[in-house]
Amino acid sequence: MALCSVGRPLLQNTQRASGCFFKRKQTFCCKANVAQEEEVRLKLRLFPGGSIDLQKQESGIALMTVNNPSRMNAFSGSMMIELEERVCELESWTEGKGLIVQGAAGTFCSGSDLNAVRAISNPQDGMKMCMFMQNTLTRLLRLPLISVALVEGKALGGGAELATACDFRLLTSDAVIQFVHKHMGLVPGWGGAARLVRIVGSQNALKLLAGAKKVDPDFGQQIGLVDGVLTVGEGNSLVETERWLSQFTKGSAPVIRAVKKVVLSGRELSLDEALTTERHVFGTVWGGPANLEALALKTKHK
Ligand SMILES: CCC(=O)SCCNC(=O)CCNC(=O)[C@H](O)C(C)(C)COP(=O)(O)OP(=O)(O)OC[C@H]1O[C@@H](n2cnc3c(N)ncnc32)[C@H](O)[C@@H]1OP(=O)(O)O
Repeated sequence: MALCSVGRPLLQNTQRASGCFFKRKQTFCCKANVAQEEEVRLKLRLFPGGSIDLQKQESGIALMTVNNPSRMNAFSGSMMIELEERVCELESWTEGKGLIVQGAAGTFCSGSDLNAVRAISNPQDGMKMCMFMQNTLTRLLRLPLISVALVEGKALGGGAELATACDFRLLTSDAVIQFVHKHMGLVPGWGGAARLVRIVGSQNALKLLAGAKKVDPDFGQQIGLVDGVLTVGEGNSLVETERWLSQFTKGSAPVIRAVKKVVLSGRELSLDEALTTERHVFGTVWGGPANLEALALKTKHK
């Protein structure tokens, strides 16, 4: 099965909405690579355990849970495959507006399952696994949904990378994000370094990666990695996260999805390409139901 359609422009790509709308070549989006991708899946299946659970709610907000509590929600091979499948499912969820990514049992994610890391010792297989996760997390970030990572407990290594694949990060007051890769003799490979530089700038990214520095909520907010702090003990952090996210997901799905698309194209494309995309996306909402309703109501913005 091909993971996603290749190189179709944003507006024509109605089925797999955001996954691969950029025309740039993407390794796992090319038919020629399907066989290679199947080979990676076979290897990943050798490391089972845990699950990635997805609940699509009527509110238009989906809840994705990284679920492997006996290993602090580390990613087994089968979880990597499930993550890709869940992202695929979200790409075709046309009613969706928002996504919350969380870990099970009060902690976010401790990265790759170290048992799998130890077993996949040769660089070729390591690189294939890394490409698979890099592609999946890129697609996660490109979903036409406003996404937020709800970080409780620890987000370590690949878990920190997963948190950067969301638009926003909310932390409970005792939570920590740490790119521990250097301590493991590694660098991020799931796209976490590239995304981190875009979020916090290269100076801060260098400090976090070269120092494997622990990011608590205060420091995270200072550098722009953390968008809000949830108070542990005062209510349910998931309910608080849903409330926080609803300020951005309130309203019509096509408009919210369009907002995400124009911001994404502004972030990832050249100015000319981004302007073209913006025009096309604008055309999808102009004269649409939400626009006509606002005009009929003579909406004022006091
Ligand atoms: C992409 C690159 C990567 O992600 S490389 C992986 C980076 N992650 C790590 O190195 C995490 C290593 N683990 C730790 O530092 C600690 O276990 C953390 C997460 C801080 C939790 O500490 P603590 O609360 O004391 O619990 P614990 O150590 O007893 O752990 C509970 C059980 O979970 C396991 N666990 C934890 N992390 C992983 C992991 N990444 N892969 C596989 N198993 C993991 C621990 O081994 C422990 O298992 P057990 O109860 O001893 O059987």
